Amino acid sequence: MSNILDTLKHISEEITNEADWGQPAQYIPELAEIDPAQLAISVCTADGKTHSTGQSDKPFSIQSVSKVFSLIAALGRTGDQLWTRVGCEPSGTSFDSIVLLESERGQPRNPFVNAGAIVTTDALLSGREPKMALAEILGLIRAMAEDDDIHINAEVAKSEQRTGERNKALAHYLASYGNLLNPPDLTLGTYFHQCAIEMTTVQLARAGRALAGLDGAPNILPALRARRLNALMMTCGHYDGSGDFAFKVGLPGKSGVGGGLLVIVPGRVSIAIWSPGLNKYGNSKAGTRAAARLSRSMGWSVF
Ligand SMILES: NC(=O)CC[C@H](N)C(=O)O
Repeated sequence: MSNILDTLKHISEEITNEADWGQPAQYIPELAEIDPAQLAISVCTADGKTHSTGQSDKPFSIQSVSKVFSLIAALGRTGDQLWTRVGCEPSGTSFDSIVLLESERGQPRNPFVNAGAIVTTDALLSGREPKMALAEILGLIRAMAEDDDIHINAEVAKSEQRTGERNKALAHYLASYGNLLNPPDLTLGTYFHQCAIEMTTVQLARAGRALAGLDGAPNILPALRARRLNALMMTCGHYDGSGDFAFKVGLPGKSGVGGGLLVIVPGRVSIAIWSPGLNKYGNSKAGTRAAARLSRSMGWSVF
């Protein structure tokens, strides 16, 4: 097996030379102006070490990567009952699509498209103040990363609250089918704040250790739950780009429009990558290439 740090440096150099970064998310004003020419990678290994390249201590907006953590928290609260409100099938549609919701009578295909994540956050909220649910998600992430220095960027949340008409439409449409238990604005406010959590790649890779089932990871996720989450990340974690990611990378992963990626090699390593330019699916463009090269060079795949 090649040396991890040398491989990370080599991939980072190649990607930087290619300078094919894509554009940051344009629909969230706070993210639109970020310089796309950035790449950070962190890998946590089973021996408790973390290897990194690039600006691995720079916090970035985790956006939809937060959906993994809100799902863990919601399942902890409601158990398998959540699956009566949201499915576990890939959607084949973009992350913010509304088309399937009508024919499927308000039941989102999976918890990683926006409609499914809004239902998941609604289940976690369950009549409480949004700040209680947010404290629960943040507390879970901090415990999984074993790092309390993880926070919500209120400006990013406000920026989405101002401009997130599509998500507002999704929430109200879900409510029309009786699949939101709280007022849409409360659920959405919670959802926008959870998406605005910022983490470094070191913190995100550490938070992924329990999903990878690494020795020494905090004992937070039962093995069966981790296995199911990995299955969902593999089949749905990149929306309509999930097949492409599985084909090229061969690993469970979750992306966010902030350019973050969490990639799990079950039993072996947890990987976090950040590069803010996006591909046509809204997933990190350079980050996806980095994940593909890393899994290939290291022989990491679940197949
Ligand atoms: N794909 C994403 O990261 C989407 C998250 C973003 N907050 C949204 O709801 O649109």
